[in-house]
Amino acid sequence: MAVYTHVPAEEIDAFLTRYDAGRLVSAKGIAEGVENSNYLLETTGADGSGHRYILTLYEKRVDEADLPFFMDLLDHLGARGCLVPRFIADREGRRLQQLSGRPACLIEFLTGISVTEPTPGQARAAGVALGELHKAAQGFAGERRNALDVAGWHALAAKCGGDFDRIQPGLAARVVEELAFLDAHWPADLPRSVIHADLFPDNVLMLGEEVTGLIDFYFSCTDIRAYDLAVTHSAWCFSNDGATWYGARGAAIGAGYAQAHGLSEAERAAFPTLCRGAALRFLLTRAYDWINTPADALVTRKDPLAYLRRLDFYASADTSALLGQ
Ligand SMILES: Nc1ncnc2c1ncn2[C@@H]1O[C@H](COP(=O)(O)OP(=O)(O)O)[C@@H](O)[C@H]1O
Ligand SMILES: N[C@@H](CCOP(=O)(O)O)C(=O)O
Repeated sequence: MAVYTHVPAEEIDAFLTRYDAGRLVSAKGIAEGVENSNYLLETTGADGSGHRYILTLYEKRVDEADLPFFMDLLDHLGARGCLVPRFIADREGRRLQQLSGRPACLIEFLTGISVTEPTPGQARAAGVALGELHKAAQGFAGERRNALDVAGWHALAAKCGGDFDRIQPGLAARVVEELAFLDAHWPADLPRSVIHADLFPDNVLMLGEEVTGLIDFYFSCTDIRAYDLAVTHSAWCFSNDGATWYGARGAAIGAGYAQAHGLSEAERAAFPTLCRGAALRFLLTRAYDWINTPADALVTRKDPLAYLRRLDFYASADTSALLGQ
């Protein structure tokens, strides 16, 4: 469960008076997510016909100074037809507020559900949506360094240090070995752009095989564009525990992305390495959280070993196995 900051309903109701959003009807903490506190709000709506919003209080890894980047990016993408939520401005034009001592925003609610066992058709739709996002991101002037790039992985691995082996004996050595491989092979000259960097199934809202929303841009940054496809691939093409690989989903994501955006020969050639990087990145953040979150905390810790299994798979796969043809 991810509600780190509990906000009394009266406080949310008072907060809403800054907006043309009506009065609070109900506020429910959202269990999904691990980074921020999210509430689903129902209000009477400005015209009395009822409205839903997401209220997000920023915790943990989101730096308040980065919020204008995320807001401008979503404005840019939304204006180009991407189904992304808008940050709502209050009557004085402010989108960033303080609530219960945290930075907070009122955000447009998008319909749809997150799939847990994607069909190839849903995986293809996710690939198309990612390709369209990358096309729409062209011309976006904002830039944000990826704190979780190769240098960031080294820093995170150093913080976990000997604790890796408490998760699984031998994990520390495996991480060192993988970092050395990625240092030596990480591509230097592939096209870069703004990327989502966390397009897991829980960040894609769908109705059937249609994408209705892309959410959770709080890791978005400037990095290798095809790395975003690798992150998406690692999240969509395996069983949750990483033990089973679904080739049809991989081929579908690759085909959808190639149709919507295109993938060059150089990007294809580097794809297995990019996937190894993606797998290590999530292994490291999950391992860090595993080590530093008490086992009885309200938030559900995500299993780092599910990404070690993906890493092992990617270390012995080639592009045609990963993306089909
Ligand atoms: N704009 C939105 N529209 C509808 N649901 C949303 C929206 N934003 C977040 N949610 C819901 O809240 C959950 C957690 O949001 P998310 O941004 O992934 O949180 P976190 O940043 O903590 O990981 C999502 O899985 C989704 O159910
Ligand atoms: N997708 C990451 C964790 C970030 O979670 P999100 O709730 O912000 O999508 C993982 O699965 O490790």
